Order: sequence, then C-alpha cells, then structure tokens
Amino acid sequence: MEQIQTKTMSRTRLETERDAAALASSEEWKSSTKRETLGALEQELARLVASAKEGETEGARREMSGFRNLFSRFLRAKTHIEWKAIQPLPEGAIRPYKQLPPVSESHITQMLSKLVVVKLNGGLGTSMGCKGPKSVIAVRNDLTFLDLTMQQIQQLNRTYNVDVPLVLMNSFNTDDDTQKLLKKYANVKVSVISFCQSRYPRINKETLMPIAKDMGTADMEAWYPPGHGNFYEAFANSGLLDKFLEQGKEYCFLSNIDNMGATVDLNILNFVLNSSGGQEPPEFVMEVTDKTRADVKGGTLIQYEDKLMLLEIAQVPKDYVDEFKSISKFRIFNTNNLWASLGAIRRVVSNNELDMEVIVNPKHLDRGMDVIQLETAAGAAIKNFKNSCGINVPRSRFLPVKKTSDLLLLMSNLYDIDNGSLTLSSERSFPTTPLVKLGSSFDKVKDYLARFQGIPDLIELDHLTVSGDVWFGRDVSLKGTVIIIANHGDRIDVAPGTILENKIVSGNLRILDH
Ligand SMILES: Cc1cn([C@H]2C[C@H](O)[C@@H](COP(=O)(O)OP(=O)(O)O[C@H]3O[C@H](CO)[C@@H](O)[C@H](O)[C@H]3O)O2)c(=O)[nH]c1=O
Repeated sequence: MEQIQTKTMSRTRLETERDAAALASSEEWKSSTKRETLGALEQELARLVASAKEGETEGARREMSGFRNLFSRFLRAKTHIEWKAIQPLPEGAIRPYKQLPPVSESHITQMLSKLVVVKLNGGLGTSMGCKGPKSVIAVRNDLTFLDLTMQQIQQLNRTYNVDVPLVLMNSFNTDDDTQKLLKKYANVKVSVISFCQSRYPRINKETLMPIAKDMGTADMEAWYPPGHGNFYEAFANSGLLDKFLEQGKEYCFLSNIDNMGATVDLNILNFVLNSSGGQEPPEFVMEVTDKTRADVKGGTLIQYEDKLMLLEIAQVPKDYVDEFKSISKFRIFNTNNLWASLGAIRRVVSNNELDMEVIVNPKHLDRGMDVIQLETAAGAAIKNFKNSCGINVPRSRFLPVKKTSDLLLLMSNLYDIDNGSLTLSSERSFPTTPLVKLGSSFDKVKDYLARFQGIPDLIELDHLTVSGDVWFGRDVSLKGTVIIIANHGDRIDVAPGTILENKIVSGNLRILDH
C-alpha cells in the first residue's frame, strides 16, 4: 500500500515536472514565434516605407512605427479580459452630473478660451447606405451633422464672444470630401481645422503580414483607419497639440460627430478646469449615461487591475456577452463624450505611456480574403490619465444616429431645433424617447426617406415596430405602441392623415386593438 502511494506520489511529481517543462517550452516557443512574427512584420513595414514617394518617407516611417507598436501590443496582450477579475467600481469613480459644482457666470469666457472642440469624423455613411463621410447625411431640415455642429459652435462663440476652435479628425476615407465641404463655410465665423488620422495596413488573418505591397497601392482595401483611439497620437503628430498648448488651450472635448447631444457643457468644463474640495482636477473625464435595452452594444466603465477601464463588447469573452449586455449588471455605458487635458495628452504620448487595449476587428474582403484590422477606442485611454473619472450625464447628451430609426426620431416633432442644438419637445409629457425598430427595407437612408411622404407625429409614441413593404402618407400620427407588419409579398400603405394609437396592423391591413 505504502509502496503504491509513494509510486503514485513520485509519478505525480514527475508528471508535474514534465508539465512544467512542457509549459515552459511551449511559452518559450510562443514567445519565440511572436519575436519572429514581429521581426517579419518589421521587414514588411520597412519595405512599405521604402516604397513611399519622395517627400513622403518621413510621414510613412512615423505611421508604420505607430502600427508596429500597436501590432507588438496585440502580440503581447490578451484580446479578451478575464471576466472574474472585474472589480467593483470604487466610490466616486462615477459622479452624478447634478452634483457638479455650479459655474460662476463671470468665469465662462475665460474657461471657454481654454477649450478645443474635437469631432471624430473618420467614419463613412456606408452602414446607412450612404456614400462619403457620415457627417454629410442630412439630419434635420436638410442640415447635415457637419452643418449642425458648425451652427452649435458658432452660437457658442457668439453668445460668449469667444473663439472656440472646431477640430475635425478625418480619416483617409473622409478627408478629401470633408476638405471640399469645408469651403462652403468660408463665411461662417468658426475656426475649423482638420487633420487626418493614421492609415494602417490591414493584415492577412493567417500570416499576420500586411496585404499592401507598396505605400502607393491603389488597392484601398489594403488600408484602414485604426479606430478613434488613434486620436491622441495622430493629434500630436499633426502638430496641432503643440500649437494649441502654445495658444494657452488646456482641454479638449472629444465626441462622435454623429452624436447630436454632444454640445459643449459648461458645468463639465468648469469641473475639469477647476479643482474642487481640495482635489486635483481630473486629466480625463468620460461622460457615461444610464443604459437602456436599446444600448446593448456600447462600451462600459469597469474597474480592472486597480484602474478604471473602458470595456467594449469586442473584449468580452463569448460566454459573458449576455451578461455584458444586461442592464442590471452594467448600468451605464460610454457616450464617447470625452474630456482630456492637452498637457496630459502631450505627456502620455511623448512618454509612450498610452496603453490602450487592442481591439481585433476581423473583415472578409470581397476578393475572398480574411483580414484583421487592429483598432483602439478613444475612451480606453482613461486608465493612462491621472484622477480620471466618469460623469453620469442626462440622456439628452447622447443622441446618436447609427440607424435610420434614430434619424426618424431626430427628424420628427419629438425634437425642437435651435441653432444646431436638438432638445426634446416640451410637448412630450414624459422624458423618455420611444423605442423604434424599422425593418431592413428602411436600412438605407434613400429607401427610408422614400417610404415617408412626411415624418409622422411621434409626440405620444412609446414603441414602433415596422417590418416589410410599408409606406407612410403625409400627416400620420403614431401614438402608444404601434406595430405594422407587411408579410412577404404584401404591401401596406398607411393612408395620409391616419392616426394609429395602440394598434397592430398586419399583412392584409386588418387593424386590431393592441
Ligand atoms: C473607427 C473610427 C471611427 N471614427 C469616428 C466615427 C464616429 O463619429 C465615431 C464613433 O465610431 P463608431 O464606430 O460609431 O462607435 P464605436 O466605436 O462603435 O463606439 C464608440 O461610441 C459608443 C457610443 O456611441 C461608445 O459606447 C463606445 O464605447 C465607443 O467606443 O468615431 C473615427 O473618426 N475614426 C475611426 O477609425
């Protein structure tokens, strides 16, 4: 018996030793293959830089060096977080907007003189079936995101007699079109400055090597803009960061150009510029807002490895995606309205301290090739700044247009418009916005517009679902819960002047009480 036990024990020890050796050698093998992969990538990147046109070599070298660093972080780090290691958010990590210190009227001009407004304008309108930059989609009264943003800043500058500059971060996909459009604002009194974010090479999913063979290739599928997290580096590289610091600017307010609620908020500006209660002002603030069932995809703020961290859905292990989407565990999400100290950006960029999580975005190219693009999100920088925190802002600061259903709300009488700012109509008796789901026939802006002869009255709407071949006449009113479903092969025309209140309209135009 004793003998058997000893034998078992020694076998176990032997096994353990063998396992440890195997693990060590597999780790060594992995890190040596990673070293080799990085080495091979560096050679490919050197080849790309060498192919740059005369006068463009320096820019190409800087850009490819940025990509090399991102790639090496991708090789080193895990792409998903360890779910069980999420810690509870520390006290004070998220401040309620209502508790921000009040602003003194006499300080407003001085505060605004330290501000730079940045809009993330690198995205295309493709997901809404539009060509060109997303910012040229008409949102209200034929005014585009860009028009409305210009109006907002112009109004701010007029009201306080200041000159807050508007900076657009374009991508190679949107730069030419945006530059052309900016000419039409020649008479608008807003200083608009744009710069272009980096252009990084897409890599083959199998070999992990760039698919581009030279910098000047006409193959546009070979490149991608590496996410809005690229802002800090690209802004510094453009020379604008130093320029603004020299002019005495201290903070930037960064937001998605498709978020119509992202206006300059004086309470937050006051909070980031002035220390309160003996505390150092935060170098970075993320505006978060309460999550609803419609916001399942947005990033959230968590505490991880003793720091605040932005958690995006792409970093969530598969088994926990439902938990991530639930509104009971993660109650808030990132609006991507971010405030960052310019001095702190300069520090983290020049010290190479920005360590944002790498998001792997797989794509399937038309030519049949699988590639990946490595991206970062601007909010992920939160962990690299001092005294960072979140502010829980009212929902009105998050009015994004991601789909035509969002456009329907903003185009309707639910919102009033004044100098580029949209606010929920006072005629609505409750402050929540309706939940709208439009079927795939409405996906493209052109098709959506064609299906509405006029935008319906939505003041009393709670919930609208439309599916199939449905067309709306003029002066339609939708109230309560309305569901309109045209079955395959059927067409429903909602006649002009119709009022639908708590109704289900089905394929053969039967109207039932709901
Ligand atoms: C990928 C990319 C995007 N953009 C612009 C386009 C949009 O105006 C803006 C946001 O991009 P989207 O792709 O719409 O948003 P997405 O990255 O999914 O999500 C961001 O915005 C969400 C809120 O809408 C947050 O909950 C997420 O945490 C935040 O990361 O950034 C760039 O300027 N450059 C880019 O490379």
